[in-house]
Amino acid sequence: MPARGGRWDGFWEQRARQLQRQLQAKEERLVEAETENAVLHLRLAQYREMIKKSGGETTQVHVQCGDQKPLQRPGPLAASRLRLVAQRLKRDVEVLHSWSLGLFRRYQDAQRDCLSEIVTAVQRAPLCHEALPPAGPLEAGCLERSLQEMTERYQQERRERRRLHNTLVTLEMRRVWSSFSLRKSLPGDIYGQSISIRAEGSPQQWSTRQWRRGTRGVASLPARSPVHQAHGPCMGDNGELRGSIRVHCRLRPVLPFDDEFRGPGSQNSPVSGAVAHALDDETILVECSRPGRPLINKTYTFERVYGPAESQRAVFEDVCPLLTSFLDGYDVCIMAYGQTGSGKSFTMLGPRPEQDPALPSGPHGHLGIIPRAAGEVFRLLAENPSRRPEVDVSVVEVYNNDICDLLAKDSCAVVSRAKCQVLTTTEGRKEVSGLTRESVQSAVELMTLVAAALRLRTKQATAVHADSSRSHLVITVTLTAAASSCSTADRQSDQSPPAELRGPTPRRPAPGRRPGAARTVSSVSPRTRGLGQGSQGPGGQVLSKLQLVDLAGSECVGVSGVTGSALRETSLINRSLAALADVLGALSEGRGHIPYRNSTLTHFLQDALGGDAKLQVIVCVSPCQKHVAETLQSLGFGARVRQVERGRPAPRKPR
Ligand SMILES: Nc1ncnc2c1ncn2[C@@H]1O[C@H](COP(=O)(O)OP(=O)(O)OP(=O)(O)O)[C@@H](O)[C@H]1O
Repeated sequence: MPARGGRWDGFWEQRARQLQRQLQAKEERLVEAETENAVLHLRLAQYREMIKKSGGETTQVHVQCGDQKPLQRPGPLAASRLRLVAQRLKRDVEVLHSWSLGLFRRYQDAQRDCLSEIVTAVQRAPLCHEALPPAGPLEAGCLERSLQEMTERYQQERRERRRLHNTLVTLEMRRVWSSFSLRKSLPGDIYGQSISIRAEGSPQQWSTRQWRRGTRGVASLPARSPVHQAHGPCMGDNGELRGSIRVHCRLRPVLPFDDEFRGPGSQNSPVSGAVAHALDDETILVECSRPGRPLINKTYTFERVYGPAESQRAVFEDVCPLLTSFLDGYDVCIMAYGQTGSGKSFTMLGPRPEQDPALPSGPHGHLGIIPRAAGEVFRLLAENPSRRPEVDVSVVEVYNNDICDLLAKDSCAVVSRAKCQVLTTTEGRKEVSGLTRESVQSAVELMTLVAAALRLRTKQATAVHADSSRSHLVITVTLTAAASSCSTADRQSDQSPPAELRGPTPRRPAPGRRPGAARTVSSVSPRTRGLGQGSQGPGGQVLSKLQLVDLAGSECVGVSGVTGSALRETSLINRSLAALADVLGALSEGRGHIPYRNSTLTHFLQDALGGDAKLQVIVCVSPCQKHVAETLQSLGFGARVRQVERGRPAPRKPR
C-alpha cells in the first residue's frame, strides 16, 4: 500500500494509466477480431457464391440437357465431387461459426473485466481520498497556520477574560470594603443584602461596635450577592472572602524514565502509562485502581491546571502579575510543592540551570519561573527609574532542618555554607540572622549568583529521580525603592486592593540597607538592619520581599530506595513537608495556635504562610500509576491550601 500523502495521487494516476493501456489493448484486439470476422464472413460469402454459382451451372446444364434429351443424372464422379465440396464448405462454416462465437465471448469477458476494474477503482477513489491528509502539503501548511492562529487568539481571549474577571473582582471588593470604612461600623446591608463579619482565624462573629477601620476579618456574604457571584473561585460556598493563596497544579508529561512502568489502570489511558489527566484549565482527574476494586476517578479543582503540554511560558504568564505586586510593595512568595521527580525544579528553575545558568536575556524556551521573574523584575524597574530601586538577593537551602547560606564566604572568600538561625524581629517578622545579601543591578547578575548557589545545593540520585534535590531552596529578592505615586498595578491592571484592605497599622520604617554596599550581612535587629521585611525605608521608601521556593520532594522510601544518610535526609524532608501541611491545615481550620515552630522550614516561611504576603503554590504532580499515592497526597495538600483563609495581602505604605 502506498504511503499516505502526495504519493497517493501518483499511485492512482499510474493505476488509471495502466487500466487505460489495458483497455486500449483490448480494443485493438477487438478490432483485429472484428477484422478477422469480416474476412471470414467474406470467405463464407465467397463460398456461398461459389455454391450458388455451381448450383446455377448445374441447373443450366440441366436445362440445356432437358432441351435436347431427357436430363441425364450426374455421373457418379461429379456427384461425389460435389458432395465433398459441400461437406468441406459445411465444415468451414461450422469452424468459422464456433471461432467467431468464442471470439465474441472472449471480447465480452474482457470488456466485463475491464468495466468491473474501472468501477472498483472509481468506488475506492473517494474512500482513499478521505483517508488522505488535507490535499497537498501546501494546503496542510495553510490549515496548520490558521489552527495555530485560532489557538493563539483563543489563549489571548482567555487571558483577557481572566484579567477582566480579576479586575471586576477587585473593583467589587473595593466597593464593599470602602463601604465598610466609610461607615466605620458593621453595615447592615451591602447592595441590599445582609452581611456579617467574623474575626480572622476565629469563628466568632463581631458586633458592630467591634468593627474598626482597617480591622481585618472575613466577610460572609449571601450566595446571591453580586460580590459572591463576581468573586468566583476565591470565595467559599458560603460566600466567605478568602485570603490570597492561589493554588495552581502542574501535571508533567510521561518521561523516558517513567517507561519501565505501565500500571493496570493505565491500559485505557490516552497517554501511555498516565493515570492523571488535565481535564480542562481548572480540573485534574486521577484514575485510582486497586486490585479487585472498581476503578475510581478522583477530580480536583484549582485556580489553574497545566497539562503536560503546557509551556514554561504559560506557567510564568500566570504568576507574572505577582511581580507587579512585588514592585508595588507587597511581599510575594511563589512555591513549588510535589513529590520527588514531579517537576518542581523544572518549573521554578528550568532544566539544570546550575550547569548552564540560562539567563533571561536569551530566547530560552525552557527557562523556569526564577530566571523569567528576574528578567521581569528588572524590566519593570527600568520602566520607572525615578524610584531609585535597589535590589539584593539571598539564597539559602533548608537542609536537614538547618538553614545554610549558599552565598556565604569565609574571610578568605571561600564558600562556607554557613548555618543560620531564624529570629523574630521586634515587629514580629521573621528574619535570618547573619544572612548574606548580594546587591544586584541586573537579571544577569542575579541569575549568576543563583547559579553559583545552586552548585552548592545538596543533591542525590534516587531510584525515582537521578538528580533529586535533598533540600528546600529559598531565593529571596528584596526591593528597596522610592514609593511610586502611581503604583504599577494601578497603571497596569488596576488590581491593587484599596487602602482599607491593608494592614491595621503601617509598620514603622526600618533603615534600609546601606546604599552602595555590594555585600551585606543582616544582623538580628530589623531596627538597625532595615530588613523589616515589607516595611518602609526612610524617605518614603518601600521594602518588599519576593521569595521563590523550590521545595524538596516528598518521597516514599520504598519507592525511592534510599539508604544511609539519604534515608535520614528523606525522613527530615518528609517531616518538614508534613509540618508545612500542618501549618496550612491549622490556618485553614482557623485554629488559635499555628505550629510554625515545628520545623525550620515553616518557621522561616512564617510571614509568607500566615502573614499578609501574596502566596502562590504550584503543586507539581507526576502522571504515572507508580506515583499515584504521592500524587493524591500532593493534590490533597493543594486542596487544603485552597481552604486557607487569611487576611487580605497588605502592601507596604510609603511614608
Ligand atoms: N513539564 C515538564 N516537561 C518536561 N520535562 C519535565 C517537566 N517536568 C519535569 N521534567 C523533567 O523531569 C525530571 C524531574 O524534574 P525535576 O528535577 O524538576 O523534579 P523535582 O520535582 O524537582 O524533583 P526533586 O524534588 O527530587 O528534586 C527532570 O529531568 C525534568 O527536566
